[in-house]
Amino acid sequence: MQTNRLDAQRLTHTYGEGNSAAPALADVSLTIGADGPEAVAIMGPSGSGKSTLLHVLAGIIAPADGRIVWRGRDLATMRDGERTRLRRSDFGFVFQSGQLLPELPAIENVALPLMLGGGSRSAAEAQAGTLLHRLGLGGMLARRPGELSGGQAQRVAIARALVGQPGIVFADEPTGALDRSTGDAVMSLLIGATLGHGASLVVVTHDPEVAAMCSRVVRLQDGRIVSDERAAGDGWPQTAPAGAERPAATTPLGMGVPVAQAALPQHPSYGAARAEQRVENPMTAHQGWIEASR
Ligand SMILES: Nc1ncnc2c1ncn2[C@@H]1O[C@H](COP(=O)(O)OP(=O)(O)OP(=O)(O)O)[C@@H](O)[C@H]1O
Repeated sequence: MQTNRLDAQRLTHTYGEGNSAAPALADVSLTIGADGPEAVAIMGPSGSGKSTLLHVLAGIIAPADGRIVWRGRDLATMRDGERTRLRRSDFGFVFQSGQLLPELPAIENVALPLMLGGGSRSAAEAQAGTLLHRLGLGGMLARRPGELSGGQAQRVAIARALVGQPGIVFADEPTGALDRSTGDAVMSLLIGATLGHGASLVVVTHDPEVAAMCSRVVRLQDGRIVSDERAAGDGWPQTAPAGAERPAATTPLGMGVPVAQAALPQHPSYGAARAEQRVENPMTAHQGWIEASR
């Protein structure tokens, strides 16, 4: 079985040339998913290279130097078409906003990647509908993006990122356009659903509360990694959201994010959390997804 492991080795990238050259990445190495799915936050000041790193990891930008190895294959050895197909089949993407096609209803937006991959419309829409139901949007399949709230639109975007069963999901400020409680709910859902599909999540964020929900935080400064921290011991992060309760010792990685009850997804794995008005720890919620996806 292929493991969803991504190796970045000594990545360097500079935009422009000569006097206008802007170094964006310098000697960045990291491995994602070596020990199973993980949620990795990429943090750092504005201009530190976060988005560039995400785009290089995802094979959207070719690094000036260094290698990206996905499931044992160097992306640089692939032809452009093969890399494009790989991005469609193995990688999922969630951006801040504006990624859904405005003229298509939610179900078609989610089905689209499968149809582009050669799937039939009926099979693609059946799969898309199942996923949207799981994400609590069963009543909104026919709505176009303009008829959805920001949080609902991001849940559709999460469904679209996951529908092709990717091995890794890349997200660039996925909650940047949402208010705090909607953003927390969307982030919990993104982590739980991505890990539940057996994929890792790499998320660029400025928000320490978003980073605190992840199992690992990589910090950049001037294009270099200055720290790479995993949640220690029982996983309780240093920067836990204010008001979050420390979980029972049996919880492998514990975070609780208060959210409005209405924002919680309609999914069995969130049942207990719904009763407590608190999103279940996203790092353990994925177990429910695994069971529900079987
Ligand atoms: N297309 C581009 N052309 C030229 N320079 C660029 C381009 N994109 C980014 N840069 C430069 O590369 C550096 C890293 O940019 P990048 O967008 O990766 O940083 P970031 O950490 O994501 O920033 P932010 O948090 O503000 O989004 C910056 O100095 C930026 O000005």
